[in-house]
Parts: sequence; structure tokens; C-alpha cells
Amino acid sequence: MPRETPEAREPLEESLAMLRVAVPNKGALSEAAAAILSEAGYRRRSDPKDLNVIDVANEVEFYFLRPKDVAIYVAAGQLDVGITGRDLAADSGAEVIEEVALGFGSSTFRYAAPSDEQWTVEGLEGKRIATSYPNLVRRDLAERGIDAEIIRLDGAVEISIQLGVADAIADVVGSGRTLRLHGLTAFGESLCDSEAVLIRTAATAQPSKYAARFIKRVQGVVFGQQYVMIDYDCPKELLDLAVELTPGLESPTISPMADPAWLAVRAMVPRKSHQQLMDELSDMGARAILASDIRSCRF
Ligand SMILES: Nc1ncnc2c1ncn2[C@@H]1O[C@H](COP(=O)(O)OP(=O)(O)OP(=O)(O)O)[C@@H](O)[C@H]1O
Ligand SMILES: O=P(O)(O)OC[C@H]1O[C@H](OP(=O)(O)OP(=O)(O)O)[C@H](O)[C@@H]1O
Ligand SMILES: [Mg+2]
Repeated sequence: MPRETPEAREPLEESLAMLRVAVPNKGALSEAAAAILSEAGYRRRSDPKDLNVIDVANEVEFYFLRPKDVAIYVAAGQLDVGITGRDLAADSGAEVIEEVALGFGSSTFRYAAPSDEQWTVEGLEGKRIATSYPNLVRRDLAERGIDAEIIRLDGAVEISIQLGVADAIADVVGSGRTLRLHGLTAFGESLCDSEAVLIRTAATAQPSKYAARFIKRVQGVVFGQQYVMIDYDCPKELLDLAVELTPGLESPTISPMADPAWLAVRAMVPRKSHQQLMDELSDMGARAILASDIRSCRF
């Protein structure tokens, strides 16, 4: 099938150079990353095998990579921004700056060992620890002054103890199901509370104008997912309490209503607490309390 090529266009002058963006090509982060970029108005990949998609309209070039490689390309400047996991970026050792926490792909990173054994982190001294994130583990052990052997595996780490390859593991924990399935129990604090993040190189103090615009668009979609818009009718004498309950970002919008005894109030509120807030507004005496989704925003 002929490769989709962007319509013929004049070569872009330097000032219109494409922004180069790294996106996970598959795995735990890829679908949600693609959805956020699509909601932000960027061109979706039509063929999952395509590793390079040009979005001419937005002057952006997408490169689809393994998530563990993204931070390396971005830190080196071959790519301008990228989406990866906080833990993957930390393990890569690449010098990157986290611009936006994307609100998906959340996980912890834990030590774990057979559930019928009592383990402490200090007990790792002299032991063999299997992991796919060797640098993350090496840094943690060094900070604790613990000397242990790190067995680097590419994945499926949980089975390594059963195979006699390791005494304990250090791995990503999402639901915890994989650990339970293999008779393992996590111990010690999380080495990294991770989620998908939008990163840029640490080589420059500020992002370029084009990167800043891309960051704002993605941030706008993420905020839109994390907030809802609340509208309600408020008795005039309760306005101070209303403003306290729904302060908005700078301030709530207050509008007069046909009936001078009432005011219309509008404010953005965090999605996770909006239901109980609506209960409080109702108890307070507000009426016609409406919650609506926000597709995207700019602050
Ligand atoms: N339940 C989960 N399973 C795997 N990764 C998860 C999970 N929850 C969150 N993540 C995050 O997803 C990222 C890992 O994604 P992914 O597993 O696709 O990468 P990978 O391990 O390099 O690829 P692959 O699994 O195909 O080898 C990490 O940032 C990890 O914290
Ligand atoms: O706590 P859970 O929800 O069970 O998820 C965590 C598991 O998922 C990931 O593995 P993945 O599926 O990425 O395979 P991999 O280990 O080969 O990377 C991770 O490495 C853990 O094994
Ligand atoms: Mg994985």
C-alpha cells in the first residue's frame, strides 16, 4: 500500500522547522498517549507499524519509539519533546525535564520477594536483585549504602526468583496482580511513583517557542481531563460561601440573573472532588447545579 505522504509543499524555512516529538510506539503508554495527542488536535497514526508520521498542518513530526528509548533521544536533542514513563526516564539517566504529568500509566516501583519470606530493604545486602530498571535500583542501593548484585533482565522479571536467577526483584507495580500471581510480596517504599510524562531536554533553560506551544496544547487536554466546569444558581446572600466552595482558578465567574435575588456562578473544579462539592452546593441552597466536561483549555 503506497505510503501516505503529506501533500506536496514548499520546503519549510528554518523558522518553520518541524517540531520533533517522540511517542511510545506500543505497550502500556501508547494508546493513552495517542488519545491525548489526537484530542490536542494532532494527526493520528493510521498504521501501527509506521514509526514516523508528519503532521504538516501543525508543523510537527512524530517518531514512534520504545518508551524506554524516548528520554535518550530527547536529552541528546535529536527529538525536541517526548512522552514516556517517569520511571523509564529516571532509569535512562538522560538529562530531561518533566514538563507535564499526563495523568495515566501510574505505577510504583518496588522491591519484592517470596511472600513466605520476611524481607527488609537492608536485607538486600549481598543478595541478587533482578530488574529491568538497573540504574534506578543501582542509585537506590547506593543511596542506602547497600551492596547487592543487580541481575539485568529485559522483562518478565517476576519469574526470575523461581528460576534461581535472583533472590529478590525490583519492578513496576500497577495493580499488584503479577506479584500475587507469582507468590511475591512487595517490601520497602516505592523507589519511583511513576506516570506518563511529557519531557524535554535539560540542555536548554526554556523550551523553544514551538515546543512551548506543543506543551501548552497537551497541558490543556490534561487539565481538561482533571477538571470539570460547574455552573449553578446561587442565592445572592450566599455568594461569599459559594466563592469559598468554588474559588475557580483565578476567581469564579459571577453573572446577574433576571431575578435579582439570584446570581449565576461558573467555576472550574477538580474532577475527583466535584461530586461531593455538588452535594455541598445543594445543601447550601444552590440550584440548577451543572457539571460539564472540558475538552481542552489554555491557562
Ligand atoms: N501495569 C503496568 N504494566 C506495565 N507498565 C506499566 C503499568 N502501569 C504503568 N506502567 C508504566 O508503563 C511504562 C512501561 O511501559 P511498557 O511496559 O510498555 O514499556 P516496556 O516495559 O519498555 O515495554 P514492554 O513491556 O513491551 O517490554 C513504565 O513507565 C511503567 O511505569
Ligand atoms: O502490577 P501489575 O498490574 O500486574 O503490572 C505490573 C507488571 O506489568 C509490567 O510488565 P509488562 O506487562 O510491561 O511486561 P514486561 O515485564 O515484560 O515489561 C511490569 O513489568 C510488571 O510485570
Ligand atoms: Mg513492560
